[in-house]
Amino acid sequence: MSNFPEIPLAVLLATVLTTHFWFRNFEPRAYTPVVIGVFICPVAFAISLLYHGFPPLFAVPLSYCAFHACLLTSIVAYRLSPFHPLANYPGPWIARTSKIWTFWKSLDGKLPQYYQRLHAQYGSIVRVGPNELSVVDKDLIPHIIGNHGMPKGPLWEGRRITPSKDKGNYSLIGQRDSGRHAQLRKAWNRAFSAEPLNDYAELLFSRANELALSLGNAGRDRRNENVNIAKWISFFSFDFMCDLAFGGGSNLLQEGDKNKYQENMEDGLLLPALTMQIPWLAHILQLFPVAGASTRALGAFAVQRAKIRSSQPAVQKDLFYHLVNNTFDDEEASTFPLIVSNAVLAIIAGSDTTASVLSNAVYYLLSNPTDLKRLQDELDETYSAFRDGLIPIEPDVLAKLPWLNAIINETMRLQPPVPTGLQRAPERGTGGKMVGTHFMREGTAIQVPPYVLHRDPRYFSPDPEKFWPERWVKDGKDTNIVLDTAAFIPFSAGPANCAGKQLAMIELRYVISLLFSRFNMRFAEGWDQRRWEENLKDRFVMAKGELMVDIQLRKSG
Ligand code: HEM
Repeated sequence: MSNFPEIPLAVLLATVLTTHFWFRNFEPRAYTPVVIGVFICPVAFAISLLYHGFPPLFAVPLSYCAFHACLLTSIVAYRLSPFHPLANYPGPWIARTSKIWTFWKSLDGKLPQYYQRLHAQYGSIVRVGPNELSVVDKDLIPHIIGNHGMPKGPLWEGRRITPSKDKGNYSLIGQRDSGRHAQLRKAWNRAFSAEPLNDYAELLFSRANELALSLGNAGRDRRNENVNIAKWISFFSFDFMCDLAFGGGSNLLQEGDKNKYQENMEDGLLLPALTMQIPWLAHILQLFPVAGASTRALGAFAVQRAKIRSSQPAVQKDLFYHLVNNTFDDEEASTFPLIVSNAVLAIIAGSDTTASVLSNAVYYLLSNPTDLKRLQDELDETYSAFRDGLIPIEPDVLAKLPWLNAIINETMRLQPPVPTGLQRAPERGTGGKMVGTHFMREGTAIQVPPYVLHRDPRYFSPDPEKFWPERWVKDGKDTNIVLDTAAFIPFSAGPANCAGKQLAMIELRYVISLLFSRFNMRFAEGWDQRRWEENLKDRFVMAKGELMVDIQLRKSG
């Protein structure tokens, strides 16, 4: 064996390059290529070694080790090389090698802050993965997520941990085919038009008032002087979304989370938030029933509720009623899985997002007492007759209150509930797409992180990092203030923007008005308020910690 035989080396090189060519620019997404790549390709090298007289105990391990070492080197070298299509975009070299890097960086939930640092260092377009760019340029937004944009990106495949019987065919939010997405979206748009919104407002009125009563009781209970208001808000938003989706079925505000529904939903956030960075990992996890146990538990609850709901006539016109009556224009579709899938979507998409804005608004208002006083003055002026009662639900009146809306906008500017997850990719089979002057070939993913965009001094100044609602009321009246609403995208934009935006705005305005017209709050004594922002974690939507407040009914004026 003075000379290592040339033929086995040639076989090794050929199999490595062929495998790499196959995987080129793509993280593998299905089982077959992984099995072939990992287990079958090295066999050719092993056979050629055996043929040249190498003993099996040497040839087999060597072929596997050599094959994988060479394949890895080849992939990394290509991704770092000037021949890669994204070679000219700046970014940390390690992120170019594999998405394992952003997987790692997202473990602590502080990916938005990491992306912000990257953009500060590298500019508006940063390569954050071998085949992924992060963009914070408002002129490119319409070409990425807007009306001239692209369908959803590969992260949605990575978020599906539990194998879905319908192969995700009914899921609106994870639908990557733009034609199918548009078809599903029609029913959602009709289910959130003016008339259904009035029906939902009635559901909101009774749940929000239950929240106010629960907080009043908790505040009066001297044994329990301080209240974790974030928990109560999460209970409320979960109950309300169940009312919306199934006409009821959850009573966390009265009974607490004894069945762990809300806890399961929170726990279920972590895994998909990690696997969405590496979609092929989700494919592997789908093989293990224990993975995604929390998500399955929520799914089981949804199926049970949908069964009950579909066997009963509608007491109130909920989302279920409107979706069934609008149908999905799909004769093939069977109603039941479609309803389950969309009801779960409403609960997941609608409860954590609004809870996060509501809790953040409470946090920012308690941190800025002058802004809080101004809000209470505005509310007192509008609802003097209801000073310590339950204010009526009048969406049109609340939509016109400048300070209330400034508070909500400023909260969502600093803490968008979906801080980094807006990802798109060129439609499959098209070869690629022009994004402004940039050609994005198929296989490239592009994301627009609202957290970074909303804190960009080119679009929001002065003090883009500061909670300063004034910027929204002075906009247009003071030339020193930059406020570019084209860069304000808490609800995303374009054909796949938030389907529940109108309802969310009605909910945010009403609940904030109700809470602050009825209660005086301050941070609980001795509670370190810095903990709130520290505990906010990007899990696609925001995961939250405790928000401890001392809460008292306001005295009649
Ligand atoms: C403050 C509250 C909310 C915020 C900030 C918010 C934000 C978002 C964002 C950023 C997206 C992602 C769109 C994309 O991928 O580009 C989204 C999607 C979605 N949201 Fe919301 N959301 C909120 C509340 C709600 C509510 C209350 C509902 C319904 C009950 C809802 C239903 C949906 C649905 C169905 C989608 C998928 C839309 C599609 O793919 O076409 N959201 N939301």
